[in-house]
Amino acid sequence: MRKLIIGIGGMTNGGKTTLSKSLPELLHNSLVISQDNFFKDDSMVPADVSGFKQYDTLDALHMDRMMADIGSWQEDPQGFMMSRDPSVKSTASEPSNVCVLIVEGFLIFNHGPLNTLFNKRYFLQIPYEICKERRSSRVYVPPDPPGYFDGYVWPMYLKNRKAMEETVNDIVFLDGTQKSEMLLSTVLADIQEMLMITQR
Ligand SMILES: Nc1ncnc2c1ncn2[C@@H]1O[C@H](COP(=O)(O)OP(=O)(O)O)[C@@H](O)[C@H]1O
Ligand SMILES: O=C(O)c1ccc[n+]([C@@H]2O[C@H](COP(=O)([O-])O)[C@@H](O)[C@H]2O)c1
Repeated sequence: MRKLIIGIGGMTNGGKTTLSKSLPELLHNSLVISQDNFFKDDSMVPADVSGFKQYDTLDALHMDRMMADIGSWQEDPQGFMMSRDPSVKSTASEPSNVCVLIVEGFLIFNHGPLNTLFNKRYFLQIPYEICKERRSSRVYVPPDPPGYFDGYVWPMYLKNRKAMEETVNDIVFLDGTQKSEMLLSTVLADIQEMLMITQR
C-alpha cells in the first residue's frame, strides 16, 4: 500500500480546517488528522507573566499522541481509516491504490519528527486584520480573554513562523483570503498529480 502524507499548516483561522475537511470528500482512501484535537487540558497549560494561557506552543499539545495516531495510520492505513469511520469501504484489493493522510494544524511544521513525514507542505496565510477579525468570531474552549490576540496569539504566530522558516524550506504558501473553492481546486489538482506519479 503506497502512502502520501500532506501537511496543511497555517496561521490561526487561516482556513486549514475548512480546506482539509473538503479533501476526503474528493479523494479516495483519505483521512484528516487535526492538531487541534490534541490540545492538553486547560489545567495542564500554564500562563505567561501577563496571565495569558500559553496555548500557542507545542508544549500545549499532546504531540506524542498525535504522532502515535499517525504511526498507526502508517502501519495500516485502511484499518486506521475504518477504525475512525466504519462507513469507509476497504479498497485494499484494488491494484496500485494510494492512501492519503491529511495532517492539519497551526504548528505541524514546527515539530521536527512530524515535519519529516510530509510529502508536501502547504501553509495558509492571511493578513493581520483578517486574522484578528476571523479569530474574534471564533469561540475556543476556553474563550480568548480580552487582549489575547494582540498580547499573545499574534506575537506567538510571528515567533513560531520565524522558527518554521529557519528549519523548513519547501513550503507552498497559499493565500487564505482566496475563495475556499479556489484553494480546494488548487490543492486537489496538486495532490491528484502527486497520486498519478506515485501510482506509476
Ligand atoms: N477561504 C476562506 N474565505 C473566507 N473565510 C474563510 C475561508 N476559509 C475559512 N474561512 C473562515 O475562517 C474561519 C476559520 O476557518 P478555519 O478553517 O476553522 O481556520 P483554521 O482551521 O485555520 O483555524 C471560519 O469562520 C471559516 O468559515
Ligand atoms: O482547542 C483548544 O483546546 C484551544 C484552547 C485554547 C486556545 N486554542 C487556540 O487554538 C489555536 C490553534 O487552532 P486554529 O484552529 O485557530 O489554528 C491557537 O492559536 C490557540 O490559541 C485552542
